[in-house]
Parts: sequence; structure tokens; C-alpha cells
Amino acid sequence: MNRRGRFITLEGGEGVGKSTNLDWVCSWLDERGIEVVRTREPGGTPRAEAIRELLLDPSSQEPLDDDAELLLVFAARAQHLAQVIRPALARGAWVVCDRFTDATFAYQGGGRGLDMQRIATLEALVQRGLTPDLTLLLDMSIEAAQERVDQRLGQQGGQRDRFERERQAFFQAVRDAYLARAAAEPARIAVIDASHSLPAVQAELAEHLERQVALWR
Ligand SMILES: Nc1ncnc2c1ncn2[C@@H]1O[C@H](COP(=O)(O)OP(=O)(O)OP(=O)(O)O)[C@@H](O)[C@H]1O
Ligand SMILES: Cc1cn([C@H]2C[C@H](O)[C@@H](COP(=O)(O)O)O2)c(=O)[nH]c1=O
Repeated sequence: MNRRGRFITLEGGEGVGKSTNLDWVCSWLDERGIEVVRTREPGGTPRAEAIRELLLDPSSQEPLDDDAELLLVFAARAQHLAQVIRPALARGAWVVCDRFTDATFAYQGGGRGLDMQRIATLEALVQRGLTPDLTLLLDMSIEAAQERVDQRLGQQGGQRDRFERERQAFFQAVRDAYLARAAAEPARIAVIDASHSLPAVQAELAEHLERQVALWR
């Protein structure tokens, strides 16, 4: 693939501020004249969003098998890559995505305890070498992030999805897996202290984005 754009992902556990900061990252790039495609996983296309519904729906009485969950995540990703991400990168747009495969290693690998090597095999099959140029990992304590989730649900209403209903140990394993990936790939994954105020978090995000823009030009 003739890849001209850049691929930025935001990652982190529940409630760390990904959606809030995704808006800000997109505006920051837009102000610099860069074409931005804002998207998310699981989802990003109508069919992939339908898979997202299956994954997040807390109401079904039928438990979702861990392997089925993993394969659904990658099925949605294959569709998203084909319909949105690869075409956007090929025409030179920058893709900013709320979660990508680091989330699979963190949630299905760390949280569910699935074999990381099996996940890596699916990653190679589906992505064929396409990985993010920069990953902004928002990190903070589980307890403080849960307070933010409660605060958001209090303000906006809605119910906890299937993942948000998991227990504390699951979220701790997710966080540990994210941090392990960041330690293994420090050149790609920047860890941002998400417990800071929004302006402080965004100042740190800007430093990483500046570096990416300088590399690109
Ligand atoms: N740095 C911050 N300081 C204080 N509050 C924040 C900060 N960042 C985000 N918030 C607030 O925390 C709540 C959760 O933020 P947001 O929805 O962006 O998180 P998220 O990571 O996308 O969550 P989820 O994974 O559950 O979708 C929101 O009410 C948001 O306004
Ligand atoms: C990409 C991806 C996502 N998940 C989980 C993580 C979240 O709980 C939900 C998505 O909802 P949010 O609005 O982004 O918080 O899906 C996952 O388990 N595996 C993945 O690869």
C-alpha cells in the first residue's frame, strides 16, 4: 500500500479521557492544515459498529466466549481497515483512532488472559504490517478513572456496557498490560499521566504531536 498519511491512536482504560482528548487532538491537527479522519474501535464503519453493539451489549443472557470476543474484535478491525483506515492513509489523511490493537492485547490478553502470541498471529493476519505511528496512552489509577466514569454516567445518563461491568482485577490487568506494551515499545507508545488537569494533559499531548508533525514534514 502506498501509505502517505499518519496513524495515531489513543489508548487507556475506561474513563481516562480518551474521547475528550480525541476531539482536542483532531482540532490540533486540523488547525495545522492536516486532513484528519476521526474514528474508533471497535467500530468506524456501519458493519463494524454492528459488531461493536454485539461486544458491548450487557443485556444478553448468553455469555460471550472469550475466543468469540477476540475474533469479533478482529473481524471489526478488518472491515475498518479496508473501508476507512487504509484508504484514508493512502490519500494522505491522518487517521486518529480511539483504541486499536493495543486495546486487544490489554483487554483480551491482559483482562481475559488470552495468549498474547495468538493475538499477535491475528494482528499479523489482519493488519499485514500496518501499525500506528504514534500511540498516546492515557494512564491513571483505576479508582480515579472509575470516579470519572461514574461522574460521566451521572451527567449524561446511560448504563455501564459489558466491559465497564467488569471487576477491579480485570481493569488492573488491562492497565498492567498497557504499561507493559509501553515499556516494550517506548518509541511508539507515549505514556501520559491522565490524572492531571485537562490543560496539563493536553500540553503533554501537544509535545508528542509536535514531534510527529516535525518527522512528517
Ligand atoms: N484531565 C481530566 N480532568 C478531569 N476530568 C476529566 C479529564 N479528562 C476527562 N475528564 C472527564 O472524565 C469523564 C470521562 O472522560 P471520557 O469520556 O473522555 O473518557 P474515556 O476514556 O473516553 O471513557 P470510556 O473509555 O469509558 O469511553 C468525562 O466526564 C470527562 O469530562
Ligand atoms: C478496540 C478494543 C476495545 N475493547 C473494549 C474496550 C472498551 O471497554 C470497549 C470500547 O468502548 P470505549 O467507548 O472505547 O470505552 O471495547 C476491547 O476489549 N478490545 C479491543 O480490541
